[in-house]
Amino acid sequence: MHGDDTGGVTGGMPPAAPRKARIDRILFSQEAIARKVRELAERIRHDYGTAGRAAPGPVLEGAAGGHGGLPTLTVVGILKGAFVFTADLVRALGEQGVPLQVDFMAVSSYGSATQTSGIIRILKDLDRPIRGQHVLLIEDIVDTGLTLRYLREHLLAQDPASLRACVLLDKPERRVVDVPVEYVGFTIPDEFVVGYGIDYAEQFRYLPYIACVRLED
Ligand SMILES: O=P(O)(O)OC[C@H]1O[C@H](OP(=O)(O)OP(=O)(O)O)[C@H](O)[C@@H]1O
Ligand code: HPA
Ligand SMILES: [Mg+2]
Repeated sequence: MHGDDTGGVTGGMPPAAPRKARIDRILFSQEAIARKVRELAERIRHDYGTAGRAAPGPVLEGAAGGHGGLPTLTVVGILKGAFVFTADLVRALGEQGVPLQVDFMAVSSYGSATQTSGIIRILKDLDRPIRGQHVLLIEDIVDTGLTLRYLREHLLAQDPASLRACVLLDKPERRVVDVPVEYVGFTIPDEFVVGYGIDYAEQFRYLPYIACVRLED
């Protein structure tokens, strides 16, 4: 379960110091994550490779610069949480022969809390237009769904040829808005997780595994 800390993001109060946190238990090892990343890359390669021939799938007409029957994907990694996942997934896609280019957005809504502020701030937008491109959005986690819904709307408004989301972790018990997720790595219980790019109050992003944290009083 999530704690009730707000990390000082409510009202006009100055930010409170984050609570002390420690690793409780490992959910997914480095090896399990690596296997999942390869599996996701294979599924993505398969789906985009067959999409021109078999429905349903993204519409590939007008694919920007594709080769070998595959469209060029514009992979949009969402910073900061998805920086490690994006780095691993693009290399796995490259090994599968998927042509791609990479861009990033940075958004934030949690600050130092374990509850979303509900206000999604774009800290960095795309560097290049995505109109007419096949966009694959990469997220570390979908929790309430607010961030992913916001991002989907933001990207769809720019008229891409197709848009799909690939999310490493899905926490369905916490969802407050319905949002499509085409590729999910692991479904997880209602626990606050860290590691593999994911933080609590900017801590633990460097861990090679994914773990639950316990907040101390
Ligand atoms: O489904 P939601 O409830 O919206 O939560 C998911 C989002 O929250 C985290 O980002 P955060 O705002 O903590 O920023 P960060 O990626 O920089 O850590 C995470 O990386 C997702 O982007
Ligand atoms: O479980 C989580 N851990 C870290 N950041 C998050 N943002 C949404 N859910 C989480
Ligand atoms: Mg965070």
